[in-house]
Amino acid sequence: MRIHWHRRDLRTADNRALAAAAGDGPVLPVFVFDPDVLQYASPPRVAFLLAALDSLQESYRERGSDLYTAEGDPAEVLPGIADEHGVDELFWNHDYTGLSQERDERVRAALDDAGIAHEAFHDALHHEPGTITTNDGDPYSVFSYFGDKWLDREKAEPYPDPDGNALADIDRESLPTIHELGFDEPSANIPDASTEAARDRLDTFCDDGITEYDEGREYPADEGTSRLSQDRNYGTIGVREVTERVDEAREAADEDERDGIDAYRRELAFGEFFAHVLFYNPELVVENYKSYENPIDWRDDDGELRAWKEGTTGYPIVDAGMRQLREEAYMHNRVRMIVASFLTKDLMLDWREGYTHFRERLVDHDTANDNGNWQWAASTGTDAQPYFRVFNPMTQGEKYDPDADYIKTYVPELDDADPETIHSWNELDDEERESAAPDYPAPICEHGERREEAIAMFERARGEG
Ligand SMILES: Cc1cc2nc3c(=O)[nH]c(=O)nc-3n(C[C@H](O)[C@H](O)[C@H](O)COP(=O)(O)OP(=O)(O)OC[C@H]3O[C@@H](n4cnc5c(N)ncnc54)[C@H](O)[C@@H]3O)c2cc1C
Repeated sequence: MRIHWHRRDLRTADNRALAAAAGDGPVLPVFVFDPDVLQYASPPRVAFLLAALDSLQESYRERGSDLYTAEGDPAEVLPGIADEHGVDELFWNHDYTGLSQERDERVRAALDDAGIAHEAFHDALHHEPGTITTNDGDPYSVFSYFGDKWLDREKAEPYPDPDGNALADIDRESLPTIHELGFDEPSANIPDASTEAARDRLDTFCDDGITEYDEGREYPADEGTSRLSQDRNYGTIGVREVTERVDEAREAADEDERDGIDAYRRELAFGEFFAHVLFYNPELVVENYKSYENPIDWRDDDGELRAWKEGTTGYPIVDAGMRQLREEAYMHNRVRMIVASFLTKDLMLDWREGYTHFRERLVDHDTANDNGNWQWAASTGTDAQPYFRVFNPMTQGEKYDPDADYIKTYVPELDDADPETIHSWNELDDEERESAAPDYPAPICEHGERREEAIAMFERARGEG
């Protein structure tokens, strides 16, 4: 008997380690609720995890098997399950964060002690760390070169979904509830979590959206993106299956439409780039990638941090984004960039405050992508936004949400205001604001002044101030 240990691969289809284990089954599928991982979790992600596990369990049950779940340190729990079921080999797919790598090291040692064989597979990325490097063999710190190589490489086909004959004949009880795991129900609406739901999202996007992705992805009021990030992060769908479907759409598209599809493929590469960066630099979870001569003198301002979190800064696009995050545990990418720039450059608050808030709120939080993007916005990351390039939240709002549809969806206080008023909110006097939208706050800071101060803050860090 073999165990397949599910972690961030909550599916049976296109699952490399599971397919390998099933090649010489029977396979006992296992998931372990690990307190070390759960301490960094949050209600939206635990809710999504439990729903995805429920669907995974159901798909095993339909094949006459079940999902074996346990709670505790995997290094202790897994050898026990293996012993109980006469398992001689354990399979899993790699995870690339520092925390996972340390845990896997301990699990390997425990299995070695117990005389149980084990094998780990690269599954979550098309191209694992170490396979896309500079000509000298070093990891890339600039995305564009990495992206070109990533796009040129051949991609593997999806792995087969095991049938019931390859699975252990077991019968288990139901999953724990979110409260039993120590979390409250999320206040945000969470997307459906299953391989079917992920496939539906992928189909919808490939049938309608992907060919205009290069433009459409920038406008938060439009449904121009795939909404697959939580599925990629929890593995409810495999990367090869996504690429196969995207390639089909590309085959059917004409020359112009392929630009949109290629832009999407490049974003997939971007996600893998950040996974490589974190793999080689696990300390980035808490430390800057880019070193400055002096420490960056981030401000400390609880009131402004609270206004940012609550979406009451008086900058409409920022507030809309922060409220979308609260209501949906999600935020559009363009708006994530705007709110991250606002926190780090207008409010001059440490990117770690923003990263932690996103980690607690996003259903699609992924250490590598969250951290890589926050450090990009804060001018501390790989290939980061130069410190002197500061997004203007008003012109960003006007350009990417010209009719203020996105803003009005999340900021009802501005419902009766026209787009021009909304996009010049920072230039109005108190009386004009009072008459246009009496319940919406005045800006908490002046963008032009803060931009100068932020540049000066970075120049001091560079030893130039
Ligand atoms: C400050 C900030 C924090 C972010 N935190 C996360 C996070 O925790 N988890 C996460 O998955 N993404 C994060 N992103 C990246 C991006 O915003 C989301 O992946 C995207 O909005 C998810 O929606 P989607 O699946 O519809 O995206 P789509 O536009 O359909 O993108 C498809 C896929 O491409 C990848 N991708 C897209 N944009 C980016 C990007 N900017 N960087 C890296 N990969 C990208 C993702 O894997 C995504 O699922 C963050 C971006 C910023 C600016």
